[in-house]
Order: sequence, then structure tokens, then C-alpha cells
Amino acid sequence: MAPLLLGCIADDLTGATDLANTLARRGMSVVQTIGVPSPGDPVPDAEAIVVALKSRTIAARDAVALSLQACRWLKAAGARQFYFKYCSTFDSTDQGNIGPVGDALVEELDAGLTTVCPAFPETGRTIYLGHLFVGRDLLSDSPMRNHPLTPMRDANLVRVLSRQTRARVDLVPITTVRQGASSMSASFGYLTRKLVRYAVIDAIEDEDLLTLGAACAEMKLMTGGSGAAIGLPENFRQAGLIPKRDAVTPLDSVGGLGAVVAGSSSQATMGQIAAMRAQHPALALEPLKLAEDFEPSVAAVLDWARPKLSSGPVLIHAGGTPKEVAAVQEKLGRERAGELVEQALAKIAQGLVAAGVRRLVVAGGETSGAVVQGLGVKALQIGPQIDPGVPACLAIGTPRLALALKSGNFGAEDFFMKALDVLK
Ligand SMILES: Nc1ncnc2c1ncn2[C@@H]1O[C@H](COP(=O)(O)OP(=O)(O)OP(=O)(O)O)[C@@H](O)[C@H]1O
Ligand SMILES: O=C(O)[C@@H](O)C(=O)CO
Repeated sequence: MAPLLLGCIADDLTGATDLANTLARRGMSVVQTIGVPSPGDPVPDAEAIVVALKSRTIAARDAVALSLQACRWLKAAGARQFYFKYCSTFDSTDQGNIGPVGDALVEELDAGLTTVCPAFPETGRTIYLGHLFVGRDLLSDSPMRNHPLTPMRDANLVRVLSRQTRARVDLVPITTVRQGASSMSASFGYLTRKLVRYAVIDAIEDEDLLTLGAACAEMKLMTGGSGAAIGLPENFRQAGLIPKRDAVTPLDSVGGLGAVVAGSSSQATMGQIAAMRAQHPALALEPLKLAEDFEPSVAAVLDWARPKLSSGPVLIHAGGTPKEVAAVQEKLGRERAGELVEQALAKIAQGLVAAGVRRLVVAGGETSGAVVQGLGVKALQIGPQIDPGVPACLAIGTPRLALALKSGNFGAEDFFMKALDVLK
């Protein structure tokens, strides 16, 4: 059994898969659990375990309780270092949940100073003088400005986090980062003496994140997006704790039929839906119909899909233009509309698996959470990357299912077809 080196707590499901992908690509064996395993469950055999929570937008008190439960389980499983993963766009409000969860984990682990670094250069998220950019835009000028749950209207991460915690927050600027790992370590020492708890780290390129990783070899707890973890596997390798691996171990082949369910209406997912629609049978859910007649509407979707599956993959999607989604939300309420669509897609995924689907692509973090829960998946083995931030996964247990769980904003336009191909 491999020693558990890194214990990770992620605040949503596709974010967890994103982090697991980063660690696997850099040579660690990784298992992702869906929620906190029960005390009696066997500890998965992996060098890194990522516990996927659904804690990004729940009440801060509940997010803290869940994250502490995950942290204690990982501690009991023997983890030596810990990582709190949040979104590369730092999705949060002034009430939390990054500050309250960070505070609770620092105290639980007696960690002292920790990092704050959502940078993910491969997908255009960079940090300069504490300001988070999405592509060419400041976070506060990006579409995240109008996110329905966590509108991000301030790009200055020191200021954003300072509104979520009483602890001290300070910056490690790019000039220090570019001086190398030992300068960064010296800066950590200085900030610790100043009783700073959170060091926001500038990072523009992967090289900056590799420097960060090297400087954090002895840090008990790091917090960040998936990008800030890229340097950690090398620390374990240099300490002789993991072997050198050249590539991610391919997943066993599952064969079987293919399908895509999409509950995200992000710009990237809408483009992917259009691309798949042009080549394969596709059906859009009607949320208002679902609200009136849930079971018959779900049954009708499955009746439409079943006869087509043997000829190729089908797509079932929700989404719509922002105007269409807003109209549905106005009629049903935002929460009820979201829940209805998620539950419908989860039931549809169950029906598709019962009809022989073994390769399933899901778009959207919340949607993926509902689908994976509906299918009873408890843990995932992580395979090769499909697109930045999204790996192929294999559900551990039965039925053997190959899954691609995609964050709303990730993936190229042909992602769905590419993913179905990789999942073979
Ligand atoms: N037409 C619609 N009307 C109302 N709600 C919808 C509609 N389509 C999707 N939804 C809801 O919108 C939410 C989309 O969230 P989800 O997390 O799945 O995608 P995302 O926010 O784009 O992805 P991520 O969280 O990975 O960035 C879900 O709760 C889904 O049920
Ligand atoms: O960090 C990201 O952008 C993603 O892993 C994510 O968490 C999106 O929900």
C-alpha cells in the first residue's frame, strides 16, 4: 500500500477532478472520493487522495464543518501534507467560504502560514501584484462579475480575502517569486514573524508555480486552485517517497455505449453543445415541463434516447441563453429550477446506464455532483487528461463506468466527442 502523502479537500466535484488531474499528470497515484468516506471504509491505496465536497456555496458554518470532517479523515488516514482546493476564479462571497474554511483548517492543523494562489496559467488565470486576471481581463471585468451565486467584483485577492477572515493577509509579489524558492521561503519566514496567516502568491506562468511548490515542501497546509499544486509531486519524488513515472497510467477499457449530459450554461459548454448537436442526436430539457410532470418528462427523454444509443452517442442538455435561464428562474425560483434540472439529469443518467451506457460525459460542477451521487459512485480513479483541467476517470466499484466530469468553463469546442473517444 502506498503511503498517503497529500490529503486534499476540494470545494466542488469538478474542481476536485481538476486537482486530481494535475497531481496525476505530475506523477502521483491519485484517488478522488465523492464526499468524506465513512470511518469504517477502507482508505484508498493512493499517494494523494482528493476528497470532493459540495461546499463552495453552502452556508459558511456548514462548509467549515464538512471541511473539518474531511481534514480529520485525511489526518487519520496518515496524510503528511494538506491542500485546500478552490476555484481558479476564487468563487466566494464576503461571508465565505474560502476565509472561514481556511481559518478552520489552519487551526485544526496548527499550520501557521499558508498560501493563497488560485492561478492556473494554462486556462488564463494569472495573479499580478495580488490581482487575479481571467485571460486579459481583471477578474472583476470578466463574466465572473455576474456569476449568479458568487459575483466577483473585486480582483484584489488580499482585499477579497481580508473581508472573509480576521487573520492577516499579505502578498508575495512576482519579484520575490522570480528570485527563486529560497527567496520565497525567506519571505514566508518574514511573513510568519509578522503573524500573517495568508500569503497571496503572484504567479503568471507555470514556472512561478513550480517555484512555489519547491518553497512549500515543508508547509503543512497549502490553499489554491489546481495550478498551485503542480510543484508538489516533485518534492515527494526528491524525498524518495514516490517513484519517477513518465505518464499517467491508462485506465482499463470499459467499452459500452456513450452519452453526454450537460447542465451547465456557461459560454464554453454552450459552444460544446452546439458542436455535438451538429453531429449527433441531441435533446434539450424543458424545465417548465419538468416542474409540472417530472417523472413522465424524464421517461419521455429516456424513450427518445434508448433506440438511438446503439448507433452512437446522444446528448441531453439543459442550459439555454442567459435570457432563457433567467425566464425559467423567474417562474420557478433559482434554487428550485437548478434542483429540478440537476435531479432530472441525474435520473436520466441512471436510465442511460441501465440501458447500457458505460462512457458518460457530464458538464457542470453542480450537475456532476448530482449525477455522480445518483449513480452511487463513491470514488474515482484518475486517468489521462482530455483537455486542461479535465481527466478521464473510472468509477471504482460497479458498474464499471468511464466518466469525464467537466467544469462549466473548461474544454475546447469538440470536448464532448473527444472525451467519448478517450473514455473508450
Ligand atoms: N435552463 C435552465 N434553467 C434553470 N436552471 C438551469 C437551466 N439549465 C441549467 N440550470 C442549472 O444551472 C446550474 C448549473 O450549474 P453547474 O455547476 O452544473 O454548471 P456551471 O456553473 O456552468 O459549472 P461549474 O460550477 O463547473 O463552473 C445547475 O444547478 C443546473 O441545474
Ligand atoms: O479551478 C477551477 O477553475 C475549476 O477546477 C473549478 O473549480 C470550477 O468549478
